Amino acid sequence: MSDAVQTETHGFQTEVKQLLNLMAHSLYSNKEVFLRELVSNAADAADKLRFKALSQGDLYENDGDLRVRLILDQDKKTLTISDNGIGMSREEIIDHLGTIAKSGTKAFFGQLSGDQAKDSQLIGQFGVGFYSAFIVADKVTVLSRAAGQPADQGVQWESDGDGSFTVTDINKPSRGTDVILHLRDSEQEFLDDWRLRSIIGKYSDHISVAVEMWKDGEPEQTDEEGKVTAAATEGEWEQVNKATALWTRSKNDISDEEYQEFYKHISHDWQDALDWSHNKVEGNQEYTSLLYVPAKAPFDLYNREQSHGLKLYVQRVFIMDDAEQFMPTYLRFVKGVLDTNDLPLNVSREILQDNKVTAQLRKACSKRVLSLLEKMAKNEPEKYQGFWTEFGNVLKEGPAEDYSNREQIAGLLRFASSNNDSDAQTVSLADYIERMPEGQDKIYYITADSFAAANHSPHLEIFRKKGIEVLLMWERVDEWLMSHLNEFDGKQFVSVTKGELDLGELDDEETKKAQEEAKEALAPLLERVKTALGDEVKEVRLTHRLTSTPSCVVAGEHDMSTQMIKLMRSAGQEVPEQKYILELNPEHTLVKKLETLEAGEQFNEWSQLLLEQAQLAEQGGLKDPAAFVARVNRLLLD
Ligand SMILES: Nc1ncnc2c1ncn2[C@@H]1O[C@H](COP(=O)(O)OP(=O)(O)OP(=O)(O)O)[C@@H](O)[C@H]1O
Repeated sequence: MSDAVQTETHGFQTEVKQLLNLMAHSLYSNKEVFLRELVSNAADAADKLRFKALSQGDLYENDGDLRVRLILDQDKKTLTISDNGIGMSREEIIDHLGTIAKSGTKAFFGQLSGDQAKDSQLIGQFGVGFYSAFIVADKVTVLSRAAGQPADQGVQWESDGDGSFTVTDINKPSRGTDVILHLRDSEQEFLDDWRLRSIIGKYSDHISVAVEMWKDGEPEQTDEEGKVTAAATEGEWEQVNKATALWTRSKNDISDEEYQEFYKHISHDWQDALDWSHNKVEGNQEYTSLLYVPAKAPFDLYNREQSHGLKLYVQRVFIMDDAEQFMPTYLRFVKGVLDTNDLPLNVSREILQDNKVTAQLRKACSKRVLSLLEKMAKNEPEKYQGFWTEFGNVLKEGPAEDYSNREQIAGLLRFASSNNDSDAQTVSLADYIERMPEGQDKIYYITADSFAAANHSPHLEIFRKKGIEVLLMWERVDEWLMSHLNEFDGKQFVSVTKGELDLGELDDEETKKAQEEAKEALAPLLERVKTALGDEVKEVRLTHRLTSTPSCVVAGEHDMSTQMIKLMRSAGQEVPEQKYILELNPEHTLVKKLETLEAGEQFNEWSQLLLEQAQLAEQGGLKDPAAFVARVNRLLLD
C-alpha cells in the first residue's frame, strides 16, 4: 500500500441512481447480461491497450498476452472478472464509474412514469453497461491500474449500489482491472463453474480476446495393480471461448444466434438486432463490414451530435469506437464493425476526416445499409414497418444529406395518406404511383402541424372530390425532406398548399370552361376584396381546390411554405413576414353573399373574416385572435 492511503466517498450522479433502480427491475429476468457486459468491457480494455501499444510498446510491461479471467471464490462468494487491458486511473474510474457521460440522459430519466412495468420497457433504449453488475451483486469492488503507471498508482472503487461509492489509492502490481462481484445470496448459481462456462461459451466465443477459467489439476491415476495410467496434472488456466473475431469468419459458418450475441457485445443492447448485413470485399478495396439495424431506437436518437458510427479495425486490430466517418448522420442508428486493410494502423480521426479511402468506405457502407433496408421492405414488410416506426424520421434526413442516393432513400420512405384516414405511415411512393388515376402525373402532398390539420385541411377538398390521393405530412423533418426531394420516378412533387393549382388533364373540358366563366364574372369582386384587404395579401384570386370551405390562403410558387417558416423561426432564424395569396371559392354561399354587398364597412368586415378563417386553418393561429373573435361576434349579431 502506498503511504498516503486516500479514501474519498463520492455520490453517484442522480441519473446513475435512476439507472440502477430501473435496471434492477427491468433486467431481473435477463440477469445473465451482467456477465456479457463485464466481459465486453474487459475485452474492450484489451483492444484499447493493443491499439495504444502500437505506438508505445512498453505499455505491455513484458506481458503482451491479453486475456480476461473469471475467478470464483466459493468462500467469499465472489466472482471476479479480471483483465490485463488498459486499466483506469483514479480520475478515470471516478468519471467512468460514477456518471453517465451521454448528453440527454437527464431528460430521458425525467420521463420515467414510476410505473415499473412501463418503465422497464425503456431500458431497451439505454445501453446496459457496467452498472448491470448490481443486478446480481450487493457490493462491487473494482481494482484497477492504468497501463504504463507504477504499481502504487492503483485505485480501488467500491459501492453497494445505494447512492455512493468510495475510491481509495492502492498498490496494484498487475496492470488492468479486476471487477469483484460480491454475489447476493439469491445469485449463488453464478458460483457454479459449469454454469459459468456455458454462459461464457454463449456470450464470448466471438470476442477476439481469450477468456480463461481455472481448471484444477488431476491427481495421478492408477489401475487395480497400482500401475500409473495417467500422470498427475497441474491446475492451469483454460481458454473457454473460441476467441475468433466473428466478422472474420465465413457467413455460412455463423448462426443467427451468434450474430445476435455479437450485436449485443458491440452495442450494449440487450435485445436482438432487427437485421444485419455481413460482407467481405476483396480486390480494389479490401474490407469486411458487419452492419446491424437495431430493433429499438436509443433514447438519444434525435441528438445529431451524439456519438455514433462503427467500430473501426485495421487488419483486425481495434482502432476506435464510434468512427462516424463511415456512416452518414441519417444512418446514425446503425451499429457495427468495419475492418479494412486499406488504412494505416496509425490512422487517427483527423486523418480519417479528409481521406479518399474513408469516403469510398462510407459510400460502400451506406449502400449496404440501404440495400439491406430495401430487401427488408420488399420481403418482410411488417418487419420494415417496425423499422420505420423507430427510425423513419431519421431516414427522412437522408435526401438532404446524401444527394447521390436520394432516389433510393425516397423509395424507402413511408407516408400517411388522404386515402386512409389514419396517421399510420404505411404508403410508399411506389404504392402511390401505382394507384394514380390516368392523367395524374404529379405526386401531391401536404405539410401541416399535426395529422389532424393535414387530414382536415381545406386544401384537400378538391382532391378528395376527384379521388386523388394526397400524402399527409406533419413531422418537423417533413418540410426539410420535401425541400430536398423534387421528384421520384420522374414524377414531380407538388405541395397542395403552394402556387396555382393545376390539375392538368385531371380536369375535364366542361369544368375548365365553367372556371373561365367564373373568373370573368367575378373579376370585379376580386378587385374589391383586394382593395378592402390592401397590403395584407399578395393577391386575391378564385380557387377550384375548395368545395365546402369559402376561402383558403396559399403561398406563392417560389415562396416558403408555412411549415418551413415555422421550422426556421423555431431554429432561431429571422424570417421576414410573408404575404399570402387569398383564394375564394366561387361556389360557396358566403362568397356569393359577399358579391351582393355594397362597398363599405360590412363588405370590409366580411372580406377580413374570410382571410382570417383561412389563415387560422392554414397557420393554426392568428396575429390578433381577439380582433377576429370580436369581428365574428359583430357579424353574428348583424
Ligand atoms: N474493465 C475495464 N477496463 C477499463 N475501463 C473500463 C472497464 N470497464 C469499464 N471501463 C470504463 O468505464 C466506462 C463505462 O463503462 P460502461 O460499461 O458503463 O459503459 P460503456 O462501455 O461506455 O458503454 P455503454 O454505455 O454503451 O454500455 C467504459 O467506457 C470504460 O471507459
